[in-house]
Amino acid sequence: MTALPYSYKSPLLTLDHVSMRYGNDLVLRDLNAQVLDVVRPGLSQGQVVGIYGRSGIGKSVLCRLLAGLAAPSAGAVLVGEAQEPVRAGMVGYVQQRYPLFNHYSLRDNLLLAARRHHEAAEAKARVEHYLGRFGLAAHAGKYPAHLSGGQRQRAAIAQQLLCSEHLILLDEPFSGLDVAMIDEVKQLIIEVTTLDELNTVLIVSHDIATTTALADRLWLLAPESSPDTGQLLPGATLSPRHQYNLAQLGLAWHPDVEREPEFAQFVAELKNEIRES
Ligand SMILES: Nc1ncnc2c1ncn2[C@@H]1O[C@H](COP(=O)(O)OP(=O)(O)OP(=O)(O)O)[C@@H](O)[C@H]1O
Repeated sequence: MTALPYSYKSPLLTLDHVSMRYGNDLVLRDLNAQVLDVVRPGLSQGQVVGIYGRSGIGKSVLCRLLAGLAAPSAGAVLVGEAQEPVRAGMVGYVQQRYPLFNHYSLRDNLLLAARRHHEAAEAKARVEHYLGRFGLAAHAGKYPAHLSGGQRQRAAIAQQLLCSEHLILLDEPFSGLDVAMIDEVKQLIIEVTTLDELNTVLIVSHDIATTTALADRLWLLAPESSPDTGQLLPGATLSPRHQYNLAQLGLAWHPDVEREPEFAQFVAELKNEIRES
């Protein structure tokens, strides 16, 4: 286990006293967390945050807030170097249902996304760059229905990177993929975080080992007990003890971290924590 040197710069994403309520049902309670721009000596490295929690705890609700698709009942989600309140379109959201248009070719899908931020010539150049970078150039003329699951996943990530502001949210990116495709998507996520424009990737997943191996920070959504009464408080939150800094723990950015005994032990403890939450 080696803790690699790093330091933090400005915040890229802030959850500032975020709560979400539907009628009388408090789903998320007072979430406070931050993703900071990390600086590693001689290296460019984006952030990867793994978001975990039991089924039904509020991960999808949190995703909608992070993506600006719903407004929190209280508090604010702030994004980017300017730390402005998130609006729809600022954070790319790759859902399990891929948002590609079936009647457009892959290239045209990507062009449509890139045109939201760029002039025609610049959009075209960016699309060609991403097609090459993501190994999709040979499939650019195909319609989404004619792509494999892994190719569609790569295309959806490229699409969201082209139209968002360096922050993307991946909802269960490994589900339904075979082992080779999981490796492919893992590699892609590493590439995305080391692209020239340094992206932050948030991954919501039940695949704890795969996601933890990629992440440098983890958030576990869970209920919390009142320090006064010991009774469970309504709604799920991100308590400080459920925000893990893997860089500090010496488990971030190791190429083969899954083979390290400390990693296996950490994942086992984390799974227990999730089970008991
Ligand atoms: N629009 C809504 N109106 C009322 N309740 C909602 C709404 N959206 C979500 N909820 C409730 O919020 C809670 C959290 O749901 P959510 O879908 O975020 O869970 P999850 O953690 O993503 O679960 P899973 O891992 O099973 O996908 C559930 O009790 C759900 O019924």
